[in-house]
Amino acid sequence: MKALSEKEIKAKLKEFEGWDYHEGALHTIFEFEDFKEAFSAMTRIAFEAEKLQHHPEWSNVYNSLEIYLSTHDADGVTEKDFELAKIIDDLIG
Ligand SMILES: C[C@H](O)[C@H](O)[C@H]1CNC2=NC(N)=NC(=O)C2=N1
Repeated sequence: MKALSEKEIKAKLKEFEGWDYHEGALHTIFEFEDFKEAFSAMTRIAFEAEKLQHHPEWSNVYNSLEIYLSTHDADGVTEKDFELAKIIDDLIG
């Protein structure tokens, strides 16, 4: 899959609330009630990521979850990253 240009990424990001383009990846931070809610969301995201064979780079501290989406194979952001971002928003939003 082909990496999108920065211009294409910024245009597509207009349809996504709370996501930005940071360090060559789609990036967001979610805050949950507590650790249990954050980890539950991560579990649900993990199953969808596995189905898509596309995986987030993420880190969790207590109730916060920071996510970076990029396509290593393409060395950039692709449609697949936007696909996963949409799935994450639908699961969590
Ligand atoms: C073969 C397998 O599909 C690839 O290694 C996939 C796995 N998951 C992946 N996830 C992400 N985020 N980027 C990739 O380039 C990627 N490659």
